[in-house]
Amino acid sequence: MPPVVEIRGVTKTFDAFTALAGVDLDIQRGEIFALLGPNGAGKTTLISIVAGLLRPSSGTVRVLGKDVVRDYRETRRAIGLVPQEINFDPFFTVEETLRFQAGYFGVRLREERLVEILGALELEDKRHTNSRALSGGMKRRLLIGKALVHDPRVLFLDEPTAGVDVELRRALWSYVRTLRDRGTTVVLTTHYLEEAEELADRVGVIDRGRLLVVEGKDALLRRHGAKTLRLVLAAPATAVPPALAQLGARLEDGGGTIAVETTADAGFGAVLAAAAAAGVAPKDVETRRTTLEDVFVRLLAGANGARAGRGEERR
Ligand SMILES: Nc1ncnc2c1ncn2[C@@H]1O[C@H](COP(=O)(O)OP(=O)(O)OP(=O)(O)O)[C@@H](O)[C@H]1O
Repeated sequence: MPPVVEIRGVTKTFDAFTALAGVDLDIQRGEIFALLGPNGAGKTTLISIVAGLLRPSSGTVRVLGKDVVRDYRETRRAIGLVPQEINFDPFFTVEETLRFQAGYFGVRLREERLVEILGALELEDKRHTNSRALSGGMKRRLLIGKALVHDPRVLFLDEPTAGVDVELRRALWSYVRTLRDRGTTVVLTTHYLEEAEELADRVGVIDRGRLLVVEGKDALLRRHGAKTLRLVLAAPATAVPPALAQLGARLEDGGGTIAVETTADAGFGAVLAAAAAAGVAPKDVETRRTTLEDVFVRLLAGANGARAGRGEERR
């Protein structure tokens, strides 16, 4: 099946500044794709281009086989976009806001669909409330509702749960999965790495307008070591003994901990043996599952290191 979103050689410059430096990416039907990156990496710019809100400086984007610039009306209809910023009229009620949005797409919002959306977003009680009288988290939920009224094939969620409390965040995650299971493709940006880890089928990491990696989440986590072993030292060390360094050990916590990643629990035996042979007597030993956040931090550190090696400055 052809990809739902095909991004080819997309660049975007704002005056002399390059926000996207050549992005190629395919997003498949029915997957949840998490686009991750530090502030200013280019996530919103990329999403805005795919949603037809911004024009690329070069390159092309197709959604369901249609060009987002040439066939704007058709591709816009296929897309639901939850922007970072609140963009509704505060004088309308929740229900009116959703109905007007449906009207904008030429769709009549059926009562059962309205009730489903209000239920999923836990806004049933607020149906007749003016949107200016909603809390910040409720406003974000209404934004998600607005993006869903026309039943889009592709849903873009730019920081969907910023400011949403933990309990409701979990409820929203479950609704996003339901949408995916019904065949909706979901592209999400988030600064909560836990959110991406929980939801994503595939992950793309973008930094300074370039994709550093695009990979299945499970494969990415496996490749970066499933577990970390941490030897908590009685007194801080200044260097890792060579035998441990060979196994990939590094110092953390200002020298107070030696940390080693391994892909299998069996790998820890060699680490403990090397530690004992080198006279390292930890006061505690911890193991921790490697998280997407660990991988993200490492990838960005690697990219920064490579740039520093080439003598480039941080922007
Ligand atoms: N209209 C604009 N004019 C000039 N520069 C812009 C414009 N829009 C975005 N940029 C710049 O492009 C870069 C990418 O911005 P973008 O909003 O895509 O980042 P982001 O990855 O979504 O960041 P965040 O995580 O902070 O939301 C930033 O340096 C930003 O300042």
